[in-house]
Amino acid sequence: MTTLLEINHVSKQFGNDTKALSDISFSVNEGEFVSIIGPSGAGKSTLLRCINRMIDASNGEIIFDNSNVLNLKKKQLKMVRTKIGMIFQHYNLVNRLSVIENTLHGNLGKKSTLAGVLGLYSQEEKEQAVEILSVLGLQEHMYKRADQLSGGQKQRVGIARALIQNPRMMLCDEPIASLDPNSAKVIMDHLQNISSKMGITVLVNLHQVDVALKYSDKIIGINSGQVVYNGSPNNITKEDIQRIYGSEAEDLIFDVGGIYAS
Ligand SMILES: Nc1ncnc2c1ncn2[C@@H]1O[C@H](COP(=O)(O)OP(=O)(O)OP(=O)(O)O)[C@@H](O)[C@H]1O
Repeated sequence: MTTLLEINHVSKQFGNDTKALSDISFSVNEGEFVSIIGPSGAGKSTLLRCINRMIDASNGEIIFDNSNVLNLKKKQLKMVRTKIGMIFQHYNLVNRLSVIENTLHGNLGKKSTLAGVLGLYSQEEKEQAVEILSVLGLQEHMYKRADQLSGGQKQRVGIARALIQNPRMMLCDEPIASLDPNSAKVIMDHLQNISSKMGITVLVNLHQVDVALKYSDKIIGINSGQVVYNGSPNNITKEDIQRIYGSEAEDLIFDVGGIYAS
């Protein structure tokens, strides 16, 4: 198996007081589906945002596809970011634009500012957008404005916008936190296909531990900015859940009881 992402001794300090991440290390293989779980404030979003440098880590190395993203200059960083798709809890779509235009926006990182501003996309890009939207079951909605969609449909547009980049990896920050259970399942099934069928690495922050255990090849458990579990969902024990979630663990164990290793 090829390692695509290596996080080595990464820390992130906000101001003088808040140490959001503390000496985080783990690696992710090509095509792997990895969930980051942990209680509120554990550092999950900060970690994800450090990977594509939406925020800068204070220390450590983040090796993506053999280069340390923390050392990249503006132009190189822009190129690396085209290989990393990002999906957000609140979708981050442009409401007044159509589904297909939002999808094509995923290619803005590869264009000159002028081509981007003028919305100049090739026939090939448009055909690819149509194909991706069809795979995601949005072919009937392509010309609707984004604000006319349900939450689940909006998140599928978020996925389409990331996929059109032809990414090596998708970073998904709480992708199902605003969705009902049925829509959440549709999104998780699509993310699973993206990893298992398309071979794209998926790294996802989740609040729902049962969902993380069901879909992931690997679980990274974080508490107070530190990795306290790194392993298969099949081997996770009640004690591991307690280490990850602290006092919140009891409710979770009740919710998903029976699927832990003994
Ligand atoms: N921009 C910021 N400035 C200062 N502190 C921050 C900033 N962003 C996050 N933090 C702090 O860093 C810590 C980790 O926050 P983070 O949002 O990464 O946690 P999380 O695990 O994603 O939480 P949640 O599940 O609630 O989204 C928290 O103590 C938070 O208050």
